[in-house]
Order: sequence, then structure tokens, then C-alpha cells
Amino acid sequence: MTTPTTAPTPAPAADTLLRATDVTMRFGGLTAVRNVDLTVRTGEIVGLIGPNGAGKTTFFNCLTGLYTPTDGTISYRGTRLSRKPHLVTQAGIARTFQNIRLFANMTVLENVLVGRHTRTREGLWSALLRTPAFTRAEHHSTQRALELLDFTGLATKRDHLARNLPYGEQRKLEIARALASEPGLLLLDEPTAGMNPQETRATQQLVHAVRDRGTAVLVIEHDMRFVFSLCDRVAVLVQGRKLTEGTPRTVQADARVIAAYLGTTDAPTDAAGDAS
Ligand SMILES: Nc1ncnc2c1ncn2[C@@H]1O[C@H](COP(=O)(O)OP(=O)(O)OP(=O)(O)O)[C@@H](O)[C@H]1O
Repeated sequence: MTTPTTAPTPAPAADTLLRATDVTMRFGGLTAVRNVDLTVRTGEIVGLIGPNGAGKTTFFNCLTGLYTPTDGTISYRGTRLSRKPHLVTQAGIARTFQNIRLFANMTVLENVLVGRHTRTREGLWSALLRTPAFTRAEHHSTQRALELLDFTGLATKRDHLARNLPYGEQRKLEIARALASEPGLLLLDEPTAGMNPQETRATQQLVHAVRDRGTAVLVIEHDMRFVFSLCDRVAVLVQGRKLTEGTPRTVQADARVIAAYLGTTDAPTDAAGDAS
């Protein structure tokens, strides 16, 4: 009798939500993301930082199906993710974008309702015929959307057009819309860009509250004070590679991170631009 020689693959930790392994993304001769591993667990707020052009947004685009990575695997709750963005959302990952992408001429409530579409099953015919099932689903979605407006502090603005909201509230609305898909993991791409200190503090409180209601967060940010006071763990990308990862305290004290931000990094020897 022969003994099996292959070791069993270790099962992912029960609390692992997102596991990206060896993710690489090339655009022609440019390697924007190279062999990046990243894990996000239940209940965590993880920061992704790095100088301009480090590959952070490209990595997000790989996670959410906007780009198909050249290499590597991405799984969510132990299942490999689809490369179609709406299926990634349906699986449980929602995101916001660096530049606000609201429906400017729709109301605040309508914007959040749009975010519910991956959680509603009723099709076109039931909508046109207004079947009882459709009416029930519509009522449920509206209740959920109103709860989210309450949660994000936008309840009194429900009938305002999105374009008429102040900048900070438009950012909040984006988060409310992303939460409408009931994600287990929320990806935020520079949520405080262009905000004043007061709006930044409010965003920090909101992200904590999002985590406390059961949604883990992966956040790209340039505001270091925000990242280091908010996140449980921080990963640093430089020229497409993960330079280091750890608690805010260890990352902040890492001389290579400081050098990377000052533009004198000696860390990733393999430059991002190459012909591979
Ligand atoms: N669709 C694309 N085609 C070609 N190159 C791209 C594409 N998207 C990104 N890049 C390049 O990939 C590299 C990484 O860009 P990316 O936007 O991911 O960086 P980033 O870390 O998010 O930067 P920032 O902090 O400035 O937003 C850059 O050199 C960028 O020009």
C-alpha cells in the first residue's frame, strides 16, 4: 500500500475573508502590481499605502474584477472570485472609487437603492407588472436604504439630488451606496481625498462604525494620520511590490517606508517598469 506523498493544502483560517496570493498585473511592459499577497480577516480595518503610482488602485481593480490579473489568485471566504465586477459585489465585496461616481441627478435615496440591485431577485417583468413579490422586495429595499441613510447621517437629505450635497456628504453617500449591497468587505479608495480635517474625522468615525456593524474594511489612503490611527494593520506598496506589512506602529517606524515616501527607497530592487 502506498502512502500519499502530497501534503494536504492547509485550510484557510476560518476568519479569513479576502486572500490575494501572488497577484501580478502587467500593462504591456509595465508591471503595476507584482507578486502581491494580502489577507483581510473578519473585523479588521486594513490600510494599503504607498507613494503615487505604487499600484494601489490597480490592485483594488484586480480584487473587484475590473482588471483580470496577469497572475495570481484572489478568493473571498475560501471561494475563488469571479472576474465580473457585479459577481464580485454579489459575493460580498463592495467598493468606492477615488473619484466620486454618484448618479448626480438622482436623489440620495435613489442612489442607495441602486446599490441594492445585487441583493434583489425580482426581474424586469415583475417590476413592470408590479407583482406582490416585487412590491415586498421594493419595500424591504427602501427600508434597508433608509436605515443606511440614518447610519451615515444622511437621513434628512434623502430627497436631495446627489449633485447638491456638499463634498463630504457625497463621499458618505458613496459609502452608503456601497453598503447597500450588504458587503462583508468594503474597499475604500482614498475616502478622505479633498476633505477638510473635520470631514476627515467624521469619515474615520464612519469607517469604525462600518467595522463595528460587521463589515471589514480595506482602505487606500494618502493621509498618514488617518491611516495610522484607523487601521489594525497596514500594508505598504512601492513600485508594485509589497514592501512591508504590520501594525501601524511597526510600519511607521520602518526606515524603508520613510525612504519610499521621500523617494529614496532602496527596497524593491526590481523596478516596476520592465519588459517582462
Ligand atoms: N489601465 C492602465 N493602463 C496602463 N497603465 C496603467 C493602467 N492603470 C494604471 N496604470 C499604471 O500603473 C501604475 C500604478 O498605478 P495606480 O493608479 O495603481 O497607482 P496608485 O498607487 O493607485 O497611485 P495613486 O496613489 O497616485 O492613485 C502607474 O504607473 C499607472 O500609470
